[in-house]
Amino acid sequence: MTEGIHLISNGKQSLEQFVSVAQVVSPYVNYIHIREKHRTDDELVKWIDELVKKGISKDQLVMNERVALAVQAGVKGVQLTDHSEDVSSVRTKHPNLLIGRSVHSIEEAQQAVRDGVDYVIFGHIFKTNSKPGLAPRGLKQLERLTESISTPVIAIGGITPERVESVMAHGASGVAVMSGLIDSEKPIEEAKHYLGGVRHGYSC
Ligand SMILES: Cc1nc(C(=O)O)sc1CCOP(=O)(O)O
Repeated sequence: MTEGIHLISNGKQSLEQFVSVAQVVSPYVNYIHIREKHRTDDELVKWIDELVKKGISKDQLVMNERVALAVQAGVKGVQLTDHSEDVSSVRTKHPNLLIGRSVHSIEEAQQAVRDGVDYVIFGHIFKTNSKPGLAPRGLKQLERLTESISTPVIAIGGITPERVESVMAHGASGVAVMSGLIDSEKPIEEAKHYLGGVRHGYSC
């Protein structure tokens, strides 16, 4: 089940800061992505250990790009990008690993599907501080993508709780969220708000 809410680390917090958010929102989110591109493998092993120590299951953890580390640590999945190993080679080597691919076009998503991906993350849908100066792809593009593949599409980029229902109405199977949860002063309330939107989206 790849649908639902994916929390993504922002690469700027300390381990302690991220753990404090991840710990409180973990009951409300489906996956927690460790997206810490500048950190060493040793640091990332420490991140996984600390999250697990705080009660987060490895089955909830997704490692960005570092496939060998993900497999060695025994986390649930990897999030691949156009800079990482490709989906087909990871799928061949690790048939049971959950594999997501970040995509920015329909063609890229269709290729990922042919390569055996479990889900794609598509963005950025709305304006976001994480992608300054880049035009958002919008809900129409999201809908075109969700109509062109049957693999789950998770929407990313500027997703606030208020936008979840419309994102789901355009065919998304879930949402990936960075600042909406990480920068929130009340992450538990915010996570519940996201969850309400996702659940309502499913029932529509
Ligand atoms: C990590 C990431 N990837 C994107 C993409 O479009 O591929 S947008 C993004 C950042 C999402 O942050 P926020 O939830 O704060 O808008």
